[in-house]
Formats: sequence, C-alpha cells, structure tokens
Amino acid sequence: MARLTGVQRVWEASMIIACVFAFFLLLALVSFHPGDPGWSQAGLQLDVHNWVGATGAWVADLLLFSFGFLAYLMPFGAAFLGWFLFQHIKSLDEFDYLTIGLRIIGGLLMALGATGIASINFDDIFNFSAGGFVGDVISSALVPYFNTAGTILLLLCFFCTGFTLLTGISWLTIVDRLGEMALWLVRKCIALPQQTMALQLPKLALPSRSQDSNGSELDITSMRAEPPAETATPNSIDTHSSKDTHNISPNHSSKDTHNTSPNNAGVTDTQKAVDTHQDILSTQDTHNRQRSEPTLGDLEAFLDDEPPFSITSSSSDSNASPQQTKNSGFSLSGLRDAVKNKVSTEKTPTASDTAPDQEPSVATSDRSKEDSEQTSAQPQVNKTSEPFKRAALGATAIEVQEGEGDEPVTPMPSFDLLERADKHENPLTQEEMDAISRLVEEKLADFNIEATVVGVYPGPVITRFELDLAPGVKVSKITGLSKDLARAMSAISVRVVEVIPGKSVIGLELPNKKREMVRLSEVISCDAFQSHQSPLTMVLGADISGKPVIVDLAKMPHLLVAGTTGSGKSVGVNVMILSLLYKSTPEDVRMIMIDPKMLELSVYEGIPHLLAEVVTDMKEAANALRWCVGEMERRYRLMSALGVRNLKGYNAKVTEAISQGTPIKDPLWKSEESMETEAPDLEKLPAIVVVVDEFADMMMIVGKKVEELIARIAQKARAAGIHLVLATQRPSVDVITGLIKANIPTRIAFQVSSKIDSRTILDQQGAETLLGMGDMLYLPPGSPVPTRVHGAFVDDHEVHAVVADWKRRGQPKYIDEILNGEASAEVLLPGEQPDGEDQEFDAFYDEAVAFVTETRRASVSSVQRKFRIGYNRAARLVEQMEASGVVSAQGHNGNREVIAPPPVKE
Ligand SMILES: Nc1ncnc2c1ncn2[C@@H]1O[C@H](COP(=O)(O)OP(=O)(O)OP(=O)(O)O)[C@@H](O)[C@H]1O
Repeated sequence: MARLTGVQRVWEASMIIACVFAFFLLLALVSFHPGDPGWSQAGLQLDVHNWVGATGAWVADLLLFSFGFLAYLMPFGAAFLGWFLFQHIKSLDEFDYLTIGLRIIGGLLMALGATGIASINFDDIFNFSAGGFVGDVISSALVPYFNTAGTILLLLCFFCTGFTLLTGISWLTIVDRLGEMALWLVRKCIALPQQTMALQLPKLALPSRSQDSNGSELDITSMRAEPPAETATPNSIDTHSSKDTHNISPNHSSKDTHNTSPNNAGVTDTQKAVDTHQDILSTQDTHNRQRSEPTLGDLEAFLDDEPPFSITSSSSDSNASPQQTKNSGFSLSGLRDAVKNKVSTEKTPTASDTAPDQEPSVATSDRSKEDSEQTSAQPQVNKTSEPFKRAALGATAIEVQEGEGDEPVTPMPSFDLLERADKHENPLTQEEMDAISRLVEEKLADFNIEATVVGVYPGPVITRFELDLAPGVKVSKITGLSKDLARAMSAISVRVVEVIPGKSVIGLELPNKKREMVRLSEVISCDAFQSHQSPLTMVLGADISGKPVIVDLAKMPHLLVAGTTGSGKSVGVNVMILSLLYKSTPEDVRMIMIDPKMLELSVYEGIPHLLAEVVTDMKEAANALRWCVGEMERRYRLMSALGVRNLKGYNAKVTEAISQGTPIKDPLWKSEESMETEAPDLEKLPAIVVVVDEFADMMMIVGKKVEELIARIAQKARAAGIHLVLATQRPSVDVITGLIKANIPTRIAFQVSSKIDSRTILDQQGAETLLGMGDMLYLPPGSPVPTRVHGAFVDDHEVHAVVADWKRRGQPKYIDEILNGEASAEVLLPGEQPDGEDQEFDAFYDEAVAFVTETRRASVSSVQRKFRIGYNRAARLVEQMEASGVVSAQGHNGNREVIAPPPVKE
C-alpha cells in the first residue's frame, strides 16, 4: 500500500480539520439564536440554543457581528480551502508564493467589497448589520468622500478585482460563457419543435432489436445509407440535399443514427444507441467505414456537445459546431458515459484530445482554429489539410496524400501521446553532498592528489563535483586514476571532465544511487524546443543538471551516432525522429530511412514524411544514397540558377514569387527530357534527412561505394538541405573511416566498450565511462569539448502513437526512383561504371541497336521515345552503341552517324 510522504500527511490532517471546522461553523451559524450569550452580548450560559453549544454561539456571534451575511459563506470557504490544499499541493516546494499572496489579497478585497455593499444595501440580520462591523467601517469611511453611488461602484470594483485575483478566472471568460449559454438556449428553443418531430418518426420506422440480428443490422444500415424520407431528420439538411455520398459527413451520419434511436432516455436505450452504432460499423467494408461511416470517436464527439455551463471546460465547448449543437436533443450525459466506456478501450489518443495550451508552439492559433472549424463544421470528409497538400521536390513533385481515418484537428501531434514524466526528487541532501565531497577529497589524497571540492551539481543521473587542484597537479593524473577512484568510491564508473569551459576547475562525475529517467515528454515540451525556428530542431535529452538539450540538425549538418549494443542508440535515434515529427510537417522535412536490421525503423512505415519505403535491402540503400547525390546536384544547379546560396534562400525566393502570383519556371527543364510542353513551376523544397540505423552493415554489404557516397553527400549537402544521421554499434576504424569522420564533424557517443572505440568516435576518451541506457557524450560541430547528455527515453508505444497520428494526417507518396532509380552520369563515383556494371548490356540493347540501324537515326530522344525509357538510360544505350562501334561519336553539330548496317531481314 502506498504511504503518504511527511508533507502529504500534514496536508491530509489539515484537510480533515478544515472540513470538520467548516461543518462546525455551518451548524453554529444555522442554529444561531440572538438570545444566546456570545462575543457581542452577554447571556446565561445555562440556556444555550445553539446546536454546537456555547462555543458555537460565541463563534457564530463573532462572525455575524464582523461580516454580516458574508459569515454564512465562511463554512464553505473553510471546506474549500481544506480540499484545495489537499488536492493541489503535494510538497512544500510546489508553493507558488506569488499566487498565494495574490489569492489572499483577492480574498480580502472580495470580503471588503461584499461586506461594504451588503452594509449599504441590505437590511440588518438579527441585530447585526448586513455587512457586519467590517462592512460598516468600510462603507462609512468611503461614503463621505464618494457618496453612496460612488462607494458602491468602488466596492464593486474591489469585489470584481478580488474575484479575479482569488480565482484566476477572467471576467471576459465569464461574459463569453454567458453569451454562449444564451445562444445555446436560443438554438435549443428554435430546434425543439424539429426534434420533437424527429423523435416521433423513428419510433415508427426502427425495427425491433428482438428480430434476427442480421435482419436488424441490414435494416438499420439501409436506413443509414438511404437517408431520404422515413429515416432522415429534418435537420440533416446536407444528407438530404446532396446525392454525392462524399458529402455525408461522419458527424451527420452519427447524428442521424442517434435520431433514429427510440425512447432517447434510460440505460437500455443508451445501450441500444451504442449497439446500433456498432452494428453499422460491422456491416461496412473497412474502406467505407473510414470514409463515410460514423466512428465511435464521432459518436463521442457528438455526445460531448453539451451546453456551455462550465467555465473551466472551455476547449470542448468552444469547438462545438453549430450543427452539433442543433442536434444534441436528448439525454446526453448517461449516453456519453456509456459510449466512453465503449470507446476508451478502442481509441488511441488523438491530437484533438489536447487542450490548446499544450500544443507545440508551431501550432499557431489561427491555423488550429481554421483546422478545427473545417473539421467540425464542413460536411466533406475527403479533404487534405492545405500545408500537406503539396510538398514537391521540383521536377520530381511529391504529394502527400490524405491520411486514413479521422483527420486530426490540431496541426501537429499532441504531447499527450507521450508518457508523462515521473516527478523528480532531489537526489541528494546537502549533508550527503558534503559527506561525498569529503570522501572524494580523501580518496584523491590517498593517491597523493591534493584537491578541494568547490562545487557540487546534482542531476537526474549523475552528480558533478568540481575540483580545484593544488598547483602543479596534472589533470591527466586524475584521468588515469578514474577506474581506481570508481573502485575506491564503490561507483560503477567515474568520468573525469578535464576541461570545463570558462572555469579553472575540473569535474568528477559520479553516478547517483537512484537514477532518474528523462522522459521525452518533459524535454520536448520545453520552450526552447517549441520556439526554435529551425524545422530540423531535435531534442536529445537533459544535460547533467536536468535542463533539456536542444540541437539543430541543420547546423550540424550531419550526425554520427555510435555506441555498443544496448547502450540506448536506437532509443536515441527514435527520440531524434520523434523530435522532427513534433517540429515539422512533411512540407518542411522529408526523410529516407535505412534500416538493415529490419527492426528499428520499420515502425515509421507510412508516415507522410517518408520519401521512400523504409529501406531494408542494401542494394536499394545504395540507390537511395545515390538519389540523394543526384538530388543534391540538382538542388545546387537550381540554387545557382536562382542566385541563392542555400535552401533557405531558395525557399524564400520561390515562396515569395508564388505569393506574388508569378511563380518561377524550372530553369533546368529540358523539353526533350519530359513529356510536358512547358517548364513546371518551382515549388518549396523540403529538407531531407537520411537516417541510417546500422550503417556498418551497409558498409559491409555494399562496400566502399557507400563510404564514398556518404562522403560526397556529407561534403556538399549542407546548403542543399540534405542531412545524414548515421548510427552504428561498431565504432571501429573500418566502419567509421577517416573519410567519414573528416566529413561528419558532429558526433554522439553512447557507452562504448573501450577507450579506443571512444577515440574512434569522439577523438578522445570518455565514452567508455558512460553509464549506458541513453547516457551519451555529444560533440557539437566545431567544439572539442563534448557535452554529457542523458538521453530522453521514449517507449515503443509512444512511437506507435505518434506514427499513427501522422498516418491519420496524410499518406506518403513514395518516389520510385529513390530505390530503383538509375545512376545518371553526374552521380557516378570516379571510375564507376554506369548502373549495372556487372551486367553486360541493357536489356533493351539489342532492340535499340535494331531500331537505330533500321531507322538510321542515332538520337537519344528517338530511342527514349521508342522504348519509353528515361533520358539517362537512353543516353547510356547510345553511348554503349558508340563504344561497340554501332554509331559514331557525336559530331560538331551534336549528331551521330549510324555506322553498322541495318539488320538483315529474313
Ligand atoms: N534514455 C534512456 N533512458 C533509460 N533507459 C534507456 C534509455 N535509452 C535506452 N534505455 C534502455 O536501454 C535498452 C536498450 O536500448 P536500445 O535498444 O536503444 O539500445 P541499442 O544501443 O539500440 O541496442 P541495439 O544496438 O542492440 O539495438 C532499452 O530497452 C531501454 O530499456
């Protein structure tokens, strides 16, 4: 059984005392008798009428004397205070003194305002003033200066300001809610006659549930699928008026279903409504269900449409569409509860569940408002939200198709999909820290090292002790002793930080006895991440003091991740990918994922950010890298044609031209290479992130080619917006070669098994003393000093939830070329043969030779047209013919002569 902490026990005891006290006050006030002896008058102690005795009479008298009518609110105030403290404050460090101060001031202002107003306006109560002594004093002090009207105004001002300070509720919100409530009531009244009629009709039409179940299902389905006449309600206007089935919205369908359920009250009918709904779902094929059938989510959303009575529940109320409001015609709360039982087991959390204040900052309020209006108010289901409609890579335009199922309301996935972090506890007390500091000094002294601990920094995973070394003590001596120190201090490992930038001390990092887990949800929701401008912002985890570490892949511009198996690499890569999915839409960032292990990245299959299926075949992986080289070269040519220096400049120019209505035509377009008659317009280019989960496997299988392709991308791709994230569990020199290291300056090392491995990754030791499970050293670009980061943890089900959420927002449209494309001349590595070096000739070669020799025309475009192949392949065929002497080399006018005779006809 969970026990309460010390502070919690005090709060619980306070709550009990407050409640009992409140009840005592209530009894005392309710049974107050003016004849009883009290604070303001004498009486016989023997003859007390008050239910809670002389003390009650005395307290009630004091309260009524001081506050008048307001005294009757005091028992409720006391009970609320007890409950509030118990509910909201779990430990002393949660006290927000500013808020508490404001609440006290607010309470006092309200009391002064209320008693003053009562004192002026109301009749006496018993023999006390209506506002009590306090009200009399305040009103009599103000009236001479402000007259009665001015005093009341001033006291109203006290009351209203006090209310806001005490409760934190804005008066504007109250006014809004009152307005909504009034409108809701008016709509209800207007819709009442229609709903009464609607309730009459289904009673006649709905078949009884006691029929054979199949029959009943069919009947209900047919009623839903053919809305006219008998089943349609007068307010399903869209369903009636349109013959286009796409115009039947899930909301409408679900409403129709509700309206057809008889006797809309009581548990049995509630269950029937739910059953009816499920019957409908069961009779439809999956596709139709997703497109036009109501889902349980819709039913629940519909049922959530309650009158805006609650001031606090603003988000769901304000999202209610007029249509929904119109249709909410029967006992909602019971039905809603029944459905929510049904629904909660099936429903994966959706972004629409999020309160608006939990959105990432990229979710601008306008956009989300627009989206929510569209989803709730428009009858179409077949629509794609604008930002994802077109995200094109110039000539090779890629569209994101609309996702399956319900379209989420918010523009980005909600942080609610991630698991909440546990509450952090201070790992060490001051005494413990002092004791360990002394121990560290003693142990160092055992090794003849004179040092003083000058600072202790406890964090979630380790505690850093800063040491001031005596003059003449070399740091390397302590580094060399790190294992001995770990043994002497019974720690798993001790990391020595030789240089702390900006300080003259060294650091000694000791693992905490109790390690805390850094959850993705706690670091990703920080301001630094949300307000970062770059679409390639990623969160890695928390630094040694627990602050989130945010990095920008665009600045890296490539990242090498290494660590032994089980060190937390895959979780780290998942965290990086999820960061991108929380930061950027497919319009801004696209990804290619290469996963030789076929385990880690396949979960992302189907998200709209993907440019190609998750690659598991290594031949295809090489093709993908080659495609990136081609895309990089193409982007460079585009950028130079537009006179810009990087992707940001390119996108700014293209977007501006589009917004001015004069889109720029693709300057690289060649009429002979395309079927189009006119150059296409340039569009915004997304950044491309290539994630390789185990690139050692790729190097082993495909060989040197991969290394060279990676080096080629790494050298040049920064400006083109193509970024590599390479992870490996084999940090050996045959995998992380000099060529790769030279081109990828940003590295992350998780725990490794030896100093040598650490040097291979970071060019320095240290990673071998990491603690595993996401503990990492991050070497930022251009910095020789690595930063220790405790990687954020994200569980598989969180990854699944975010992936499912993105899948609902859109589908990827893969570019076939990426995996199966041919290598054009410009992406071939030095000395490399065109694609298919092992094959002798193209499959079309013989036919192409026959065609060229027959027609006596050796032009690339004619071969291209004849065999309906790409320009590159056709050009290669002609080049092969040239190499075999079938056609001549290109003449000065670009033409070739056909040398070989035409084939002999039989
Ligand atoms: N940031 C973290 N916080 C806490 N625990 C973690 C963290 N990262 C990883 N772990 C734990 O370490 C285990 C191994 O992590 P992970 O699968 O990422 O290792 P890996 O280096 O990818 O191993 P492999 O190369 O064999 O796949 C996880 O199952 C998890 O329990």
